Amino acid sequence: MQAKITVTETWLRKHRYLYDGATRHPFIRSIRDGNIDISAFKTWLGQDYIFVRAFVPFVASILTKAYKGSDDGNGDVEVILGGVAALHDEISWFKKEAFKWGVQLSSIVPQKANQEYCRFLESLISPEVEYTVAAVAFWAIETIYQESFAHCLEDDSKTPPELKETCQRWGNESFGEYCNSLRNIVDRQLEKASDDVVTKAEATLLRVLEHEVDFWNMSHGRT
Ligand SMILES: Cc1ncc(CN)c(N)n1
Repeated sequence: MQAKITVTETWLRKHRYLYDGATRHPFIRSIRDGNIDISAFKTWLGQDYIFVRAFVPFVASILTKAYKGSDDGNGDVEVILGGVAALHDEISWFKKEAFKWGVQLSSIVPQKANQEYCRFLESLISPEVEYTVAAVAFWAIETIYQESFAHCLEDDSKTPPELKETCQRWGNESFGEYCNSLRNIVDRQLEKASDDVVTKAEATLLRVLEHEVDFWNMSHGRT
């Protein structure tokens, strides 16, 4: 018997071009090819720290929605709680890394693409946004980083040794498994969602892809 094609699989096939634009962006390629401009890396580091701080309340809102909205026989809350815990580590890591690279986090001003992405996250926090829709954004946001940085760790990559730890943070296997758990949550929710919610969720995925590309562009100095 053939495995059923999931909704996320259908979307990834349909939007492959945009998806590859987010996961194989020139910024990521420049890390992978070993010719990254370190000032671009530092820009990304400072801006992403601000993004991650805004990401925490967004993930917390999903935790609330999972608690209220899913029957949770499937353990959604635990998976998402694991994500919140990982963000705690991530914030400490940004502080340590910023110190290492001489990036002063307290003086970073969020750039336009970052502000717009954070505003988008805030809009998804609203209780009116369905759990399924917010969870799709969450899955996509985490997975884009996982696939992007895993690409920089492939055998033929020339990633500079001093950036390997950054790539490991999101490109490692266990982060990949976590992203798969999020994808399973999303597919399970989409399976029982109304057409209206599925349509909104797909539009949200596209918005995430656009915001991620804009975020890389900003880091790469292309705004
Ligand atoms: C912009 C962006 N997108 C995704 C992630 C992964 N949490 C991140 N740290 N920053």
